[in-house]
Amino acid sequence: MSKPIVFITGNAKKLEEVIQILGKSFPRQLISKKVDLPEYQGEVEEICIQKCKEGAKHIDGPILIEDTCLCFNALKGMPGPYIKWFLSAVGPEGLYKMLQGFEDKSAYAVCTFAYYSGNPQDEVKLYQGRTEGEIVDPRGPRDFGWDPCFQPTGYQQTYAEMSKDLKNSISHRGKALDALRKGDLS
Ligand SMILES: O=c1nc[nH]c2c1ncn2[C@H]1C[C@H](O)[C@@H](COP(=O)(O)OP(=O)(O)OP(=O)(O)O)O1
Ligand SMILES: [Mg+2]
Repeated sequence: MSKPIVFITGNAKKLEEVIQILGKSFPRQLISKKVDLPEYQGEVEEICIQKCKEGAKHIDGPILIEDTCLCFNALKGMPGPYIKWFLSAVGPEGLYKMLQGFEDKSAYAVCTFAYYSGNPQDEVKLYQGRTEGEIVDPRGPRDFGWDPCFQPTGYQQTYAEMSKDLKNSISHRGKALDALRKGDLS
């Protein structure tokens, strides 16, 4: 029997979605630990590897972390991994207003999971998912981050207005977890 995987996050809404998405079909036991890991800078892959290695200091055994980026095409991919600070500074309205001077409102959400077995000879493994959309005047419940201002391409609803099942079936996080499910988590 393999050891449970510890998902380290300080974000309860993320954890809720991960549990909903992986559901009962996931063959490994997942437990969570609330730790606010540092917000690193750089490319998202590098950020996730650093975050995972830091997380590994808290846990003896397999661990999983995740980092989410929201990238505006008009801003050449910014705020990207720094979205947390922009969101906490100006909220979903402010994110929408940031693009007022640009015609291009397109954006994409990227979710990257990093898994580490806990064995020093193993590398950190990355699993990523991306969903395209646009930044809109916020609509819908305010309980999860920038969901009210992100409208996925092909839908008339923002992430916040969608049912959880619909969001999870098309989301950056849903796609990243599809990749993780197919991965080799040895
Ligand atoms: O599906 C999402 N829908 C809307 N908002 C979201 C989503 N997923 C993350 N978010 C927010 C949370 C944070 O403001 C930023 C990502 O930053 P990020 O460092 O990955 O998350 P976090 O610090 O809250 O939790 P963690 O302890 O796992 O790093 O975007
Ligand atoms: Mg974080």
